[in-house]
Amino acid sequence: MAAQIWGSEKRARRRREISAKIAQMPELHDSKPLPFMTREEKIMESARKLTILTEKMGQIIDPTDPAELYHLNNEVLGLEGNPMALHGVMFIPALSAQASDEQQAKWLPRALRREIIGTYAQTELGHGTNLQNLETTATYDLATQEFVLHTPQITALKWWPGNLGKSSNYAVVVAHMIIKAKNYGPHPFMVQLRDEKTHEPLPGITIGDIGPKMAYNIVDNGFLGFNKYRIPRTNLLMRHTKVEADGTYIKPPHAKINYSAMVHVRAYMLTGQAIMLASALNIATRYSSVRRQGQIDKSQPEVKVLEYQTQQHRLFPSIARAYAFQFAGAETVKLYEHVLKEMKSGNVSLMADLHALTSGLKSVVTYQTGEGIEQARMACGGHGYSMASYISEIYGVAIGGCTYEGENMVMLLQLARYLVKSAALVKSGQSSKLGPLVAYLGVKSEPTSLIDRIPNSGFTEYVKTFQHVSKRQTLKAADMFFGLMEKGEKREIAWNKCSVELNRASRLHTRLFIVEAFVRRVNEIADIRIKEALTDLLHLHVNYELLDIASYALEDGFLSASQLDYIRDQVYLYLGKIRPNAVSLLDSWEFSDIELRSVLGRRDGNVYENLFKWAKSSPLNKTDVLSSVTQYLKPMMEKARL
Ligand SMILES: CC/C=C\C/C=C\C/C=C\C/C=C\C/C=C\C/C=C\C=C\C(=O)SCCNC(=O)CCNC(=O)[C@H](O)C(C)(C)COP(=O)(O)OP(=O)(O)OC[C@H]1O[C@@H](n2cnc3c(N)ncnc32)[C@H](O)[C@@H]1OP(=O)(O)O
Ligand SMILES: Cc1cc2nc3c(=O)[nH]c(=O)nc-3n(C[C@H](O)[C@H](O)[C@H](O)COP(=O)(O)OP(=O)(O)OC[C@H]3O[C@@H](n4cnc5c(N)ncnc54)[C@H](O)[C@@H]3O)c2cc1C
Repeated sequence: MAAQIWGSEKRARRRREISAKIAQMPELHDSKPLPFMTREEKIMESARKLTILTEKMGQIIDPTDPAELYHLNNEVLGLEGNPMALHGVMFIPALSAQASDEQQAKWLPRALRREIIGTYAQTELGHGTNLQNLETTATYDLATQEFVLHTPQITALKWWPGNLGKSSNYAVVVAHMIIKAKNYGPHPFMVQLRDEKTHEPLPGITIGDIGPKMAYNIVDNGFLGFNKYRIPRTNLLMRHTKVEADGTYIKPPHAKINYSAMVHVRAYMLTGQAIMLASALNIATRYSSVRRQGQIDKSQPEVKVLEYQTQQHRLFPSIARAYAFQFAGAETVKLYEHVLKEMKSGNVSLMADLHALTSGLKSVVTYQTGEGIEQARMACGGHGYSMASYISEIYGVAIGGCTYEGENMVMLLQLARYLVKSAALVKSGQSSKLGPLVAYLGVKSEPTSLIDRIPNSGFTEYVKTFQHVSKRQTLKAADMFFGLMEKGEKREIAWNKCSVELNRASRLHTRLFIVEAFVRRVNEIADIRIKEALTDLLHLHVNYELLDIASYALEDGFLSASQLDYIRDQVYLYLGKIRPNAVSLLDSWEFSDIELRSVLGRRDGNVYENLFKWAKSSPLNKTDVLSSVTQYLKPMMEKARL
């Protein structure tokens, strides 16, 4: 199963080897539990481990393999971030995709050797979503052949970029490029922010940390202002766009090609989210198989809480989602790598498809991951609320994904643009022009679902039902939009009036893709035992998801009330079937205790001993009487007694 999750036997074995090596290297372990550290201590601890890793990485992993790097990162540095999180996730990808060969030769080796630390500075205090209204300017000075970066007002301060505040000395900065008074829109520039020797901010740069956040606090998300700060012309990233010395602008082959670093993260973050969901579920499911509370049969002893159907219903559909996201994420990364290769050689024809797909997936996966993690926390009762479970930290980090790399509603609306265009093709009889991801929009569906009528139909009838509801909602939302425009409404106004319905279409389309990715994967599996276990999970997935969106299929009678009962019964049937495999389905992800950082979810299952030991190690328990008591509470009580 681990091979299925991580992509191959070799990958699963390498993960085990890496975890085993790290277990033998105490210098790479947290020196005390992270929840007992202040933010400053955590940042210091993370930097300590990061520098040891830089020295010893080659002994542990193949540093050129992103999957090994990611695993090493999760084990040693953890999900709260590190001083170079953005360096790997966005700075290097941005340089790789957007810098010319010559620029790459100059900067990439230095970045890879970690001579310099970089980030991606795009979002501003006043604007994150609407990139056309960013306010930072890069004005070309023909006389000196330099760009002058400037922050015209407070809302133009860069705000949020990870590791910008304190760690990075370079950044890819996105600014509106102005040449001879003409604004060419947002473009990426390589900018040095700090002196390489002293790490002091360079003159003309105002920079700092934006303060503590809901989670992810090891990362110094920062602010940045420029006061007429000059950089050479050749610091504009010039793989796709060029500016000649005389100010001549050579436009890129696709208007949005400069957005590729965002698409990179959207594609890669899906498996990151799956890992966070599976981690939280691993903790909750292990705990649920240890925790005994109440009886189902009063004549019997107390049961493990995992025996309760409500507990299973709370956890198991999310286990299925974690697998589904991992499989859909792996497919998306493959597609991304393919499109990136094509883009580098000038073929940009697949960019729109990839943008639509990653926009939808990023939104649905992050939202459902958040839901699943929060349910996992609640499934642990009181102990879930303790930082000993670590689930609240996992939640805080994962839920950030709903916002970063494009706010979810906004990204769903991006996919909706693509769906509406596809609907227009269907309506004008041009279905043959539909791309493979939306080809189903042009296929006539049966009048009713055959879900409970064709025994052994595999998952075909389910997929058809998801296709039906997605198609119907897309065409309905598109009709609503076109209808408003026909009535004379301006395009943007009509769009806004339909946007809730449009986003519903985007979610249904994306959920269909996730189901299909799961089906594709299960169909490929040769090992009969693995196939059987994953088929059960897939049964739960399709039935649970369909029930969740059933109103769309009931509206037009595609599903009947009796079919809904059938689907519901299937959910209960598969909850029971999955119960014996539940812990194994999560243990198969092979998270080490070091990586999980959860006292509640350790592999040994000694929940109560571990919790008591952890509580005793709390800094508050170093003394029996705290100074807050001697200084304030004791005098107050004494005064009251007088
Ligand atoms: C095995 C594993 C190995 C490694 C793992 C590695 C990494 C793990 C990954 C993640 C790690 C986990 C945690 C990371 C932790 C923290 C976060 C880190 C970083 C966060 C960074 C950021 O947040 S950076 C800032 C991100 N900002 C945004 O996303 C802004 C969102 N806004 C936009 O993208 C745009 O403004 C917009 C798309 C909403 C609109 O753009 P605009 O220019 O205004 O365009 P429109 O007029 O609306 O549209 C015009 C047409 O252009 C099309 N379009 C838009 N974008 C694209 C695109 N990217 N590609 C192709 N086409 C695009 C759009 O659809 C329109 O098309 P039409 O045909 O309809 O006209
Ligand atoms: C943990 C974290 C890490 C980050 N890291 C980075 C980084 O490294 N680099 C970087 O540059 N940025 C980073 N960001 C910033 C992030 O990319 C933005 O916050 C994000 O893109 C959302 O933009 P915003 O904050 O402007 O939200 P807003 O756009 O102001 O969103 C507020 C509300 O308005 C709605 N809304 C906005 N526009 C529309 C629209 N057109 N239609 C409908 N509804 C709309 C949204 O749906 C949302 O409900 C990070 C953010 C976080 C939380």
